Amino acid sequence: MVKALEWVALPQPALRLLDQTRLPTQEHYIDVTTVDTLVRAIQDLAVRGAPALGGVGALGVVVAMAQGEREAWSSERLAGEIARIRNARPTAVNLAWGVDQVLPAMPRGIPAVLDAAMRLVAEDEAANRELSRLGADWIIARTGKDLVRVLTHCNTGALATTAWGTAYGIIHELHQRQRLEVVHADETRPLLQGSRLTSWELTQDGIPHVVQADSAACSTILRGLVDVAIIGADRIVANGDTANKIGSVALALACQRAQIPFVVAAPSSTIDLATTTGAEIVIEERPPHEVLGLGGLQTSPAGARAFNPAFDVTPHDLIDAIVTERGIVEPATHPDPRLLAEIAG
Ligand SMILES: CSC[C@@H](O)[C@@H](O)C(=O)COP(=O)(O)O
Repeated sequence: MVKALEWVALPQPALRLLDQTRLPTQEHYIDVTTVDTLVRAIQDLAVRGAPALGGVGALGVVVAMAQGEREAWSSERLAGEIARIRNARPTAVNLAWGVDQVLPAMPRGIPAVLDAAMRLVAEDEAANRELSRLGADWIIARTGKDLVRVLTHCNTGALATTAWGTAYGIIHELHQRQRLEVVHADETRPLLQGSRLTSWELTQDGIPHVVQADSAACSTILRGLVDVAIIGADRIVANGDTANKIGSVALALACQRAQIPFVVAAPSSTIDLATTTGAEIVIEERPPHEVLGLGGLQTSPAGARAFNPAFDVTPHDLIDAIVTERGIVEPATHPDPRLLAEIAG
């Protein structure tokens, strides 16, 4: 299975990232040894996807500590550099969560922080595999289909996590159980995480799929061409409102109209109980050129302005199931925030 991130000891201790901006045409790796390189990699989406950002946040603290040791930083400088990593992207809660998880180990030095970060990475894979089993069981029971046709958005596979995937993990699990017919993968404008990354992973895993324009997705749902939509999440707040890649809420509305389930899959690390409702989630706005052009070519007229929110918020009453490794809540039918709090622990 492809690895979006790993800690390598040689040729020098580094956080090795698979540069997702170059996929699927090139498999190029970036060995990160400085905070500047890491922040740039996060902001350019060389590494992306909420659970992967959790791993990067945790291992990023090791990168900062090692650089601080080499360059004799003061403790204030080190804290400031760790804060830059923590705040490199605002919407996925996992980035800040990953940093915060390993901070208590800092007084024990780099080996202890590395150890805590590696544990977090291993736990993310285990969580993804468990939520995939639970999600596949739920979807098979709810749809009653022998062979399920799935629509998905953005990329939620091994590339977006530390391993296996979330929404993609459920798709993979259905495929392994021989209960999957086909996947409709949204291309996911403007950065094409669906057509570049999800289609690449589906191809590698031998999973039957078609790539469709984002603007085809609602019609695909209303025409009855899929049985379920499954997406990942960047932040699930206390009432169940969920931020995910721009375009997600349109799918939820179409699923409600078509009366098919809309499923959110995420490890419990994506739950943010400190935020009450989706209205409080900070939505990242990305640079205009991503919308005004394609593949490096400007497609809009000179002087055109852009609106480029990277995420949207799906209200909880449109979500049939939030699937985590600790269990499933059904906000559309049981909108009780205590259920999510129980899962978050
Ligand atoms: C398992 S990944 C879940 C989400 O992080 C994913 O759907 C998504 O929106 C990723 O956005 P990205 O901007 O590519 O980081």
